[in-house]
Amino acid sequence: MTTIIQAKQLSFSYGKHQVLDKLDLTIKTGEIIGLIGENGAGKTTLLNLLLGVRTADSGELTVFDQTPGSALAKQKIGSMLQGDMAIRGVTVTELLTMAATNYPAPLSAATLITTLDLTAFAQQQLTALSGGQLRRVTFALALISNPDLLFLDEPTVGMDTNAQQAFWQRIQVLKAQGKAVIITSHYLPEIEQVADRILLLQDGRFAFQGTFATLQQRYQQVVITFQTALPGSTFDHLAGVTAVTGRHQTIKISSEDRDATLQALVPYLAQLQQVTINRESLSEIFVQLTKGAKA
Ligand SMILES: Nc1ncnc2c1ncn2[C@@H]1O[C@H](COP(=O)(O)OP(=O)(O)OP(=O)(O)O)[C@@H](O)[C@H]1O
Repeated sequence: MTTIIQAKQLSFSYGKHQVLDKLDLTIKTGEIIGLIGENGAGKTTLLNLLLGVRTADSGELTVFDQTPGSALAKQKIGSMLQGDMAIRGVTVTELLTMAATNYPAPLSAATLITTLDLTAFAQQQLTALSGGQLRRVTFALALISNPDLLFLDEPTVGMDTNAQQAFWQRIQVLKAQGKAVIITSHYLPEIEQVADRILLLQDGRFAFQGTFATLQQRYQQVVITFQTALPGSTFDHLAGVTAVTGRHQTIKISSEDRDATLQALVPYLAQLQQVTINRESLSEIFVQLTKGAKA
């Protein structure tokens, strides 16, 4: 795998507000990176530095061994950022055909329209598209240059379930072709599913960089769920328990010591049904990590 992005000690501030603080980052071909963090954590700012839209205050950053924003780097990057498509008064086909002329080895508009299932609205004006359709066209636009690196900022917002599934399948195809993809999303179940590596941005730093499996191992919490007629308060003080939530007789216990909590539940076993034990999801870990930082 070849290194595509290399950042060392990268810092950036808007005036006195420091957003990124000495970040180190390496991204290689074929990697799908999930970039996560709370609102305002600096995800879009980092993408803007990688695109060369903004310049770091200090540190080193290369993208395809180039300064970000160089002509070569631009050719090799496709991006799908947030915000409205600025171009009006053209159809989907016209837009993609025009965009293709900007690049030396683009994909054809017709191929993308077929592959991404845009045929039904390919002859419509952009202004006549729904939000989800427009998002799918934006994805096609990100791919038209046949880029080696993709930045996708909240890509699936507004897409229906079928479009989302097709989108993630396409991402796997791109990965298999050796492309690298950086995705930001607040919908963490999809990041958990697709990302080879997760970067959690918090207070200007990466609070975590690694696989979801590593994050789960490091974060030893488990969730024990069961049905019972007993009140939730019965379980508040059991060994290892960090949180008890429950509704309609379904109780959910978070535990930082699975064995101790299971042992403590033994006296109640006859009154518990449908017991399941799971490691925490990325969403649950995210909430605890970000809450912990503020405590
Ligand atoms: N042009 C700007 N001028 C001043 N401050 C800005 C500017 N753009 C962003 N910020 C601030 O920088 C911080 C990081 O913003 P950024 O948009 O990178 O966050 P984000 O992680 O992408 O957030 P979200 O998840 O809400 O999209 C925020 O506190 C934001 O208010």
